Amino acid sequence: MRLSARALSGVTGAAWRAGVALRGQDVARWFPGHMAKGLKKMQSSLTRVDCVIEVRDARIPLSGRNPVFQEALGLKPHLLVLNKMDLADLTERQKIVQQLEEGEGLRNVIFTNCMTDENVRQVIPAVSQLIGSSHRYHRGENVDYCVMVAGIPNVGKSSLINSLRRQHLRKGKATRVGGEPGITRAVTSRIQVSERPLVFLLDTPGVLAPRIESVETGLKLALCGTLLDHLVGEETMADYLLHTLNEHRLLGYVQHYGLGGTCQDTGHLLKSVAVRLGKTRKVKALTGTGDVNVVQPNYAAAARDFLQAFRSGQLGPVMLDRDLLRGHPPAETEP
Ligand SMILES: Nc1nc2c(ncn2[C@@H]2O[C@H](COP(=O)(O)OP(=O)(O)OP(=O)(O)O)[C@@H](O)[C@H]2O)c(=O)[nH]1
Repeated sequence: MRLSARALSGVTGAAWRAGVALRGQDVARWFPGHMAKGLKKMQSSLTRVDCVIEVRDARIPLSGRNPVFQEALGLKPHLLVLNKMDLADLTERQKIVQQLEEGEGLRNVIFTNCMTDENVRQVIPAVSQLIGSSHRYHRGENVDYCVMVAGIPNVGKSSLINSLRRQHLRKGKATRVGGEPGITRAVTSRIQVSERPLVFLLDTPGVLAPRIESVETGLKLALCGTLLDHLVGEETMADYLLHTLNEHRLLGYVQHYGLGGTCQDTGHLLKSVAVRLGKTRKVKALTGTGDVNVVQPNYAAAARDFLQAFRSGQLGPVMLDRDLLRGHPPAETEP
């Protein structure tokens, strides 16, 4: 996965404007050991697995896929859970379901919110049905079901497991949850989530595709918190976010930050946000008579606040894959 400056210039003619720089960083370096190791362990655990639940962020139902899963885990019955539905604009829900089926052959899709447990009760019956209608290699004699939960980082895999336990066992957390990607670092031992049928889940570390297919996809993943922010750059992400919100006519940020109107310029927006939130910083400036301290808007802090407001849903629900649903493929990155 590489999001380089050259790749960015490749999107000049694409859906979003040119001129954004991704710090020239090789984001591929953030494929830490635990991901490679995790994927290997997931493959070796497959013999004891009856079904795979793939979890994606509902805001990126198409670009949030990791093609490696299809190859590595593809032979098992597959349920797709589109989580964080509370943050997603699902006006085009039918189109999403249709494209998942036509493009990836995914016929079993459930939208969930693991914070409120919405629709989570549909998961175990769907899993039971899938396993019931499949051949359980090596495991035909076992009465319990073993299900692997897979997905890219930070989509809510652990939250789903905890939510299932709340729903079916009235029990609390069994696995750690966190707002940053990379909280789960190894395939866990079996966690019981239901009594009847007897279902155990394996939590797994979030695994990213080794190569992100386009810069725009990388930015979408970053906005959804699946890449560490500092690898992409918060101001770059804020720039893409502002562009997307304006393009989708999601203008909640205007009211949220008490602005006079919409804003096309990210620098201008971040300056207004910084001033409004009192986020300034002192920098030393060299003058003819020596150093003086100058107070400047803290753009980085303002960008962080903007991203945080978006991620917590305060700017309204969004469908970041709207372009793909409408048939506009992203420009490819260099290999
Ligand atoms: N709004 C919203 N937030 C959610 C939902 N599900 C999970 N979250 C939040 O998303 C963040 C990531 O959740 P986790 O369950 O740790 O995600 P994970 O996929 O296990 O993460 P990794 O361990 O990084 O692979 C946490 O801050 C959760 O509280 C949801 O349905 N809606």
